[in-house]
Amino acid sequence: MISVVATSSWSLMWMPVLLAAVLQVIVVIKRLFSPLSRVPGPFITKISYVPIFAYDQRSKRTAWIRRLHDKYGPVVRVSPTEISVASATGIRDIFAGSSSSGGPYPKSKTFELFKHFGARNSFTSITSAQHGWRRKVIGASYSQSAVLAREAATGNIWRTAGNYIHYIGRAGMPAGGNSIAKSVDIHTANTFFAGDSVSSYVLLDGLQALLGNEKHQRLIVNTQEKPGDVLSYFHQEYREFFNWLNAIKIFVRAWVPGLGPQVLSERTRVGDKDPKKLNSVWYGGTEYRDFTYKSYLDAKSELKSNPQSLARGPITLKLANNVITGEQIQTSRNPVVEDPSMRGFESEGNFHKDAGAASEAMDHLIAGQDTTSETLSHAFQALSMLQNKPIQDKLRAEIATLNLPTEHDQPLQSEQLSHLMRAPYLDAVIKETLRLYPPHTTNIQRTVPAGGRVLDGLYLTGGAKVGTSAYVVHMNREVFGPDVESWKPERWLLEDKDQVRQMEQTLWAFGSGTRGCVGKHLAMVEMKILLSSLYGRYTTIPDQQREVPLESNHFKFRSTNRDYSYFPNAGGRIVFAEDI
Ligand code: HEM
Repeated sequence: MISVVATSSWSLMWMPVLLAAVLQVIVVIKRLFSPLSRVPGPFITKISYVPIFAYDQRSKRTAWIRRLHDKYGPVVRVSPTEISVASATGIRDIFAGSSSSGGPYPKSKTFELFKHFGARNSFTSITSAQHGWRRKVIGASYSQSAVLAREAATGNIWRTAGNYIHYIGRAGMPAGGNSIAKSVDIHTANTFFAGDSVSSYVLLDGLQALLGNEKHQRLIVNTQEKPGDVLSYFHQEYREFFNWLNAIKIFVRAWVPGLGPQVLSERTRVGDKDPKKLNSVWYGGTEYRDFTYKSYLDAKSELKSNPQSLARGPITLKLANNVITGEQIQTSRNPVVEDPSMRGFESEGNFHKDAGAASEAMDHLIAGQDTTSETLSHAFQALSMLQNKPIQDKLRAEIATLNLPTEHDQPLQSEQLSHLMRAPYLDAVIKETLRLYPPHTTNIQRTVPAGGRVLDGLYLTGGAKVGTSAYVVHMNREVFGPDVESWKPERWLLEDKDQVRQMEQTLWAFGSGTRGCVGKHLAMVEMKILLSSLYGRYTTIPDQQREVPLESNHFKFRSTNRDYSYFPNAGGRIVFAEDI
């Protein structure tokens, strides 16, 4: 009797294990026969997420994907449900959408990590329907002509570059016994510059971190990634994997005596609607979010009391204009959209609520900060290397021909700005930096639309993830030459115009298609203004005297791994010596 009871409770205990094993075998068989298993790639990636997760976890995911492309070609399988694409035709189909592909592919759910105040913005829009009107609200304000016109009218970025020069004088440490040379923690300075510049474009009043405003410095520094944020990323990116781990954990808790059943709580994510979870610190932190929400409401009040202020340009005014128009339509018996720039939106009810408008503004502040500052940090680093001295000299010689003013109190005139934007060597320096050190190095993902698609002759099932890495694309030797690993601005100035055109078409740092970077012209203006202001005045070398040498931490990490974790550590130092 006792042995019957013992046997049946024993088999009861192992039944779920057996069930789990059978389910796992079914999943593996399904994966082996999935159309994705016919995409070139290592056998293990047909059935397991372990390799991609392990590389990602060690920040080596992109370097691994590059090796897979070298071995298997332009389309490779990186996990049972994810494909990486580096061919020109494949990228066009996914991101721009050819007639055969039926439009651009929707974004993957990972982007929802960037929602703020529980509300979607352009960047987190998954489908074209969610995205199209949001982009229309802001798109024209970021065109190259709009950015240049606003800079000529306000001089905001030029003035911010002047503040950088003051910052070097104030925050820089004396270097090498030379009283006029200053050693500066370059990435912190660049982050303040990019944060001040983008906020002056988005908010009524920009931040003034470079001038020493401590609260503003804290807002900017707090947007940088923390260990908990990395965990959120993993939870979102590897949902299947974590669901599976959770299932095992729940099962173990239920069956192991003493542990007791417990349903694991989901990690806090900014995208969640639960107000308590909105206090998460991911990207922006609570303080920066509160600040941005309030700044947006200030812009809305300003626009209500003075409709003419719309012409001043900050993005929060554009967003508030959309919200106010929507509110008027909702409350009016005979709705008429008076503002021509908002016509067409009413047919679909495409108006932001306050939270959506503030979420859009918050996203721009974040999207425009680390990307631009990191590119600048790499440009300073590359230009300062002793072996690149001839490049720095050539850049300084070109800047001298631009005859830019030494003072930063008055805006540059339109003509000066347009000369600056066309300066070929400066342009080559920035393009080459974006090529070798693209801030978004990891695969930018999309989802194969329902029903599946044929891509480069391979059938991909609906729901699979596809993605492209700018870093992998930029390592194409056929396009960029055999020396792709070297930082060499001269490659953009070759005599062979066809090759240069092909390189320009291949450069993918800002993405492509309707979802490509809306802020790219703003970023280019910022970078050109800063580099010309500083190299018109200083020469730079790495600071080898300091305990944190330039090549350490972030820079070393970035130049070897280059992964999702594109938030660098501060610490790398550059010595600025005034050329007097
Ligand atoms: C060097 C600087 C920058 C780089 C390399 C960069 C790169 C990118 C890339 C690759 C995307 C496309 C993501 C995708 O396709 O899923 C993107 C989107 C975006 N970027 Fe930038 N970015 C930079 C600066 C800026 C700036 C200054 C802003 C300021 C507003 C900005 C705002 C945005 C926004 C709002 C989106 C989403 C666009 C949409 O989905 O409609 N970026 N950026």
